[in-house]
Amino acid sequence: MYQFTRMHESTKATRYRSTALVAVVEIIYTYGASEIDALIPLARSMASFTLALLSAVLLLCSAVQAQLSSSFYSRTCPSLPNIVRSTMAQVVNKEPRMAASILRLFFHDCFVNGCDASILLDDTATFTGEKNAFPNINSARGYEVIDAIKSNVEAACPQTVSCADILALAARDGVSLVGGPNWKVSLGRRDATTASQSDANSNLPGPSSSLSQLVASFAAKGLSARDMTALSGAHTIGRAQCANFRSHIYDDADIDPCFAAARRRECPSAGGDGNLAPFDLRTPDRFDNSYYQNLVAKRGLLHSDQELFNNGTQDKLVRRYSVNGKAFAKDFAAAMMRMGAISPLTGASGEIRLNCRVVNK
Ligand code: HEM
Ligand SMILES: [Ca+2]
Ligand SMILES: [Ca+2]
Repeated sequence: MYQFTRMHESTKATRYRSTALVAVVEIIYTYGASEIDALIPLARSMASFTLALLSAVLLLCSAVQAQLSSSFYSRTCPSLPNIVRSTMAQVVNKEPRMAASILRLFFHDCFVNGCDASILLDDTATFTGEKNAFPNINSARGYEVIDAIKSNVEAACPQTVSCADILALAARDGVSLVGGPNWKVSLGRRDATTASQSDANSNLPGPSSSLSQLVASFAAKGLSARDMTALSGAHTIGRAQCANFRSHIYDDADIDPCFAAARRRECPSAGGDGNLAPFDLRTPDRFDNSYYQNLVAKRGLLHSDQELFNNGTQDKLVRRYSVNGKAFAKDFAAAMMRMGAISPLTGASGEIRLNCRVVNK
């Protein structure tokens, strides 16, 4: 199909070219060589067309240059991957949940105006950032881990590596340190000088989302339903607060009654909003495919989790991931690379923040 379209188009192009040639010959024939002056405007417009074409090609080249690349810091900060990995290894060794918290920080960064470290900016008297938006307040955690990595990176390679890239690397390392897949992290993102609390409130999907709302919120970021289902497998690690799953365990029908009863014991119908439950009871700190096995058993913790397996379009994929950990790992890694490429700032846009919490002076 692709081949056919290309051939068809090139035939069309040849036809257009020969038609133009015939037109020029016809003009000379009809008006004579003395009227060749009439051709000058045509020649001029052809020249300016060629110029425009050339500059378009140049523009395209510079856009390609501004693309992310896994070797972006290989000369300017060769120790970067080791610094991030060793700091994450220490942190996760002490507190395995931190792998989950950093992964979520990266998701909450990328979904709000791209992977630009906007989520890391602190509020000030004159600036409202994303940390106090509903999905993040009293919930997003791990900021001090990014600070620690950043200060280690600054010591080795001053003013070189963006906070956005550090977050992308740390999220990957966290996942792989707790048994998840590994992937190549593309680098070269720069840090935002702004943040948007209202975009954080509107762009991040909430725990009571329906399947169609989940699909739509990922589609708005250029990600497919399949990406959405694979990325949700991140809920194979980490914890959620009672307030976020209360209505699911008390009000929903698509839930295993034993699971609901057990969850209710730690999440009363009133009070205890901040009580934590692991997303995955079986392997709470291991990045495996048991999230999908839970969904098939109607043991999703959030309403939005169970939406992926509730007689809808994602049932088949959930079943596949539940029996095929390799397929999940592969799709998760690929989807993480796509999520990590959401509207990065590159080239001369943004800055390399010196402190991830504040815009440079
Ligand atoms: C599909 C839509 C999603 C919804 C509705 C959602 C919602 C939530 C909620 C409500 C929590 C619990 C927060 C709390 O109680 O403090 C949570 C935690 C978490 N989310 Fe998601 N999430 C989604 C997708 C994702 C994606 C795409 C990722 C990463 C790729 C992710 C990674 C995590 C992790 C790792 C945690 C646990 C964090 C921790 O323990 O600190 N989530 N999510
Ligand atoms: Ca962002
Ligand atoms: Ca697990």
